[in-house]
Amino acid sequence: MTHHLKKAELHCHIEGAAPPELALRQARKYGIDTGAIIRDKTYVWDDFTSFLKCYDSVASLFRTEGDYALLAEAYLTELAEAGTIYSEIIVSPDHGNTVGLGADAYIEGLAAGMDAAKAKTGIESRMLITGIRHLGPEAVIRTAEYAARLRHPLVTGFNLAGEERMHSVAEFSRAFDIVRDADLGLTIHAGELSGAFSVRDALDHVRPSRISHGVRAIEDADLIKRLADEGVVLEVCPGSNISLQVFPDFASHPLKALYAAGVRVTLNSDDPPFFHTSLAQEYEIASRIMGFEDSEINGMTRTAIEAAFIDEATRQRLLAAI
Ligand SMILES: Nc1ncnc2[nH]cnc12
Ligand SMILES: [Zn+2]
Repeated sequence: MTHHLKKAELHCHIEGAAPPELALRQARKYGIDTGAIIRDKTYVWDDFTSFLKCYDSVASLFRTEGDYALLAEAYLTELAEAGTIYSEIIVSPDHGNTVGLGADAYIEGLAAGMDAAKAKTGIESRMLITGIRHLGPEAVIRTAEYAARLRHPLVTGFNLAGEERMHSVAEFSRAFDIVRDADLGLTIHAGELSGAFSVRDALDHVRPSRISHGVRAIEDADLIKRLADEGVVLEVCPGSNISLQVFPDFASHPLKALYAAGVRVTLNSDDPPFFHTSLAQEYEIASRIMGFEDSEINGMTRTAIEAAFIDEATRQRLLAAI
């Protein structure tokens, strides 16, 4: 039982956190037919490509600052009710631009929701701006330039998400140089859809302190040792990995093996309702299915706070709360 444990997560895409019920309300508000993306209050997709398509359609149902404030407040409030003290949400100004809202209003809407959730529940949260890999290196550089000049107190990091099988990591090193120079924390989706080479490329070309997923490092013993030696933190999302069939079942998921090898790992929900999960459920999976002790799970929560893109005073306050 993990419901009594304090929780923290470093990896949840905010549009991917919209429950189908909320997406349906948004669709009614804007007169949009959701028949192709929601059936029986469940998102409809069957592989990573159709998942991304469904994700983009759901994102297009959020169109105003108020819509984004509502989404962030609802998600973070639910997390806090499950004992979560810290959350980093992955946000995509490209989605704000696509719906005509604009990047600034998109960020301000989310920030208002984060502030409201904190006022209500005390939950601390930050935003990581993400580039979208399948839009290509030029688009990601523009997003990185935006992130670098924004200087919003709640925007503390940069990620690269999207279709990992498109482009090489090296093509994005310029984008990461821009955000590194702006003192943003760095993480990158790697070793989810592509193999160990993708994690190695990420370490070589981006030099991030964390990797989003990274679980396919399990394919390469030297790489596992490198991750452990360098203290790189993996944002592991077991439910997402099983749902997307990165591994066939929890018994073959590498979280335990990575942990045993000394890799610093954390528990995360990724896109919870798309993958029929929640952060609370990921904690339960770690405990009941993977057999981690409560003390080990607390260690992962501690690792998340240690690796969080936050100021030191906030880090110490959160560590003391675990
Ligand atoms: N699991 C995932 N991998 C890559 N990009 C994503 N965008 C939203 N969810 C994602
Ligand atoms: Zn992700």
